[in-house]
Amino acid sequence: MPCRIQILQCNAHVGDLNGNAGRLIDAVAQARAAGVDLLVCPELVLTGYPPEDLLLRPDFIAAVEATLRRVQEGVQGITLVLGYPRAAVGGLYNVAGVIRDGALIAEYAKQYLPNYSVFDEKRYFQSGRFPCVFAHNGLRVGLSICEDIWHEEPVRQAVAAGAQVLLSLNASPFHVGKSAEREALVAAHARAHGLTILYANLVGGQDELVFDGASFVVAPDGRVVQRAPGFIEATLTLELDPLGQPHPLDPETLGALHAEESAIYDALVLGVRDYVRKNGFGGAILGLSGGVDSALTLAIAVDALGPERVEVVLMPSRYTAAMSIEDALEEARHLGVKAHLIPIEPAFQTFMEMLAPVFAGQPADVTEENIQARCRGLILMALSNKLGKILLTTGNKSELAVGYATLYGDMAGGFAPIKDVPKTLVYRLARYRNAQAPVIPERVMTRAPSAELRPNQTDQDSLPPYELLDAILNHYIEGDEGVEAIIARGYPPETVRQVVRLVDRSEYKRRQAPPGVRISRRAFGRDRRYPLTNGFKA
Ligand SMILES: Nc1ncnc2c1ncn2[C@@H]1O[C@H](COP(=O)(O)OP(=O)(O)OC[C@H]2O[C@@H]([n+]3cccc(C(=O)O)c3)[C@H](O)[C@@H]2O)[C@@H](O)[C@H]1O
Ligand SMILES: Nc1ncnc2c1ncn2[C@@H]1O[C@H](COP(=O)(O)OP(=O)(O)OP(=O)(O)O)[C@@H](O)[C@H]1O
Ligand SMILES: NC(=O)CC[C@H](N)C(=O)O
Repeated sequence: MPCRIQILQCNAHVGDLNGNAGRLIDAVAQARAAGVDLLVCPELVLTGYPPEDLLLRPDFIAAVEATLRRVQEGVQGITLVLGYPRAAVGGLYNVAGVIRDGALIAEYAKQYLPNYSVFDEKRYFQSGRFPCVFAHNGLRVGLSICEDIWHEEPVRQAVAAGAQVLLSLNASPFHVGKSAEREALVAAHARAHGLTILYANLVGGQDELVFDGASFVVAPDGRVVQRAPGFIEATLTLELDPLGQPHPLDPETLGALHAEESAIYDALVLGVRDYVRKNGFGGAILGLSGGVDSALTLAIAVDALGPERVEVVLMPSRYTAAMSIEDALEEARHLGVKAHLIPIEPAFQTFMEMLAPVFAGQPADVTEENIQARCRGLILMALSNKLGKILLTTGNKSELAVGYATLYGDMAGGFAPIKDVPKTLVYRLARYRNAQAPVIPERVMTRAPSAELRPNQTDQDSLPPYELLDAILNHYIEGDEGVEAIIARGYPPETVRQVVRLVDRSEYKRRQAPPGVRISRRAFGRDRRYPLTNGFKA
């Protein structure tokens, strides 16, 4: 008997068990109406991923069990494979359950628990030890959960247990180049074992992570025969013959993988949209300076939320160039957002007068620069409170790396969309966005970046050129290379030492920075945990 399988690439909301269950029950009904007999969902779809320390709470685990029973009752005339946590002998397991006509007929416990990078599954789960293969319409179907497929053994075990088809349930977050990596990996398993593999991935933003979806099906010869779009909910439906081979499809209908800039841009948009939506904000605000960082952040916010839900604030000071205001107004007009003009001069003057008795006799320094940034932070947070819109911080990864930002000033905010985007990539993304439809004036991208906190200031007064800075940061942060190793690559020794010194001494700022979307292999946040108090000199 042929088998009609569907992958459900869905956006689960961490902790919203009822909402997730409701959406699953609807999807089951739709799949059944479309003649599907087996529906495959992502890893931990019932709880969302990662549920983190919710998993340590007995009341949460009890609620998961009750919700699972509710889903079970809704599964009639179809088989559903879904992921959830299961308390059993020995502790908690990350499992894939097979439900048919209201009954739980099989359960597989994840064997390889990722405990590196952003993952810490060993904090919560015990490892499973056995394969699980179930019969479906005469086919033998094996199960695998995310990290399992990055290893040989679980696939080999499933094949040894007779699997002709492998269902891989995933919560695999995005980073640059990840989808090509996954496809190559899964294709190699398929070829090695002559197995059809269905890779079902979660989609959506969860705090710092973005799950890109991009689910796919690989035939036993290693060809990708179906591919879901990235960054949106989708389904993939396919017919398998009695040997588990997918029915041939027209290769012309196979969508392409995202190009790098478009994948990153879409990840940022989805990360912002889901953070704002899932946390119940009415929209977002940000300070628009006329510089490229806030311009790109605005474009992302508008693409994520729509222009009617985004407002910007122009807050010129005595150092703000006229062209900064012109460019900011032009961006706001292009993107159709409401713009407020609130000069900070009166607040700055007042603070200087209030502080004058204590500051008497001291030269002006970075303190005065920071007061300007903090005047802006205060205004933006006041508007966030009053309007119920989250404040988006506009700092990029290069600045955050070297601490080129003011605590409680331009670092104030609830979410930082481009905090994992180095400055050189900010420019590439701005050009990518303008190529879709021009929204950022050309001169914003060609003028020298400046914080405009003192006369004629440019970023390059304090920092190496961004091309050089980003290259060194990439070796130090993403490559974990030491100072000597980076110098040996041919970079100027003094600059390498300066950059590393700046990175090391600004850990305290990063620890206080808002969360933001992870797009690289090594983002600041849970992906790079350094001690604040640190005597090691690289
Ligand atoms: N280890 C530690 N643990 C905890 N707190 C620590 C600390 N070391 C200093 N601190 C605290 O942090 C303070 C210093 O940090 P902070 O007040 O932020 O100020 P700071 O880092 O001294 O100055 C901000 C820098 O960012 C630049 N900036 C500002 C705004 C925008 C931009 C831009 O272009 O985007 C650039 C600005 O030109 C300046 O170079 C210290 O006074 C102290 O209170
Ligand atoms: N005149 C201003 N009006 C509104 N917001 C401002 C203004 N100046 C700074 N900001 C806010 O503070 C952030 C940091 O700005 P700053 O100009 O110091 O650095 P930047 O990293 O070069 O950012 P950008 O490229 O957006 O200018 C800006 O992105 C913006 O959100
Ligand atoms: N949830 C997981 O097991 C994720 C780990 C896996 N290596 C991935 O990112 O694809």
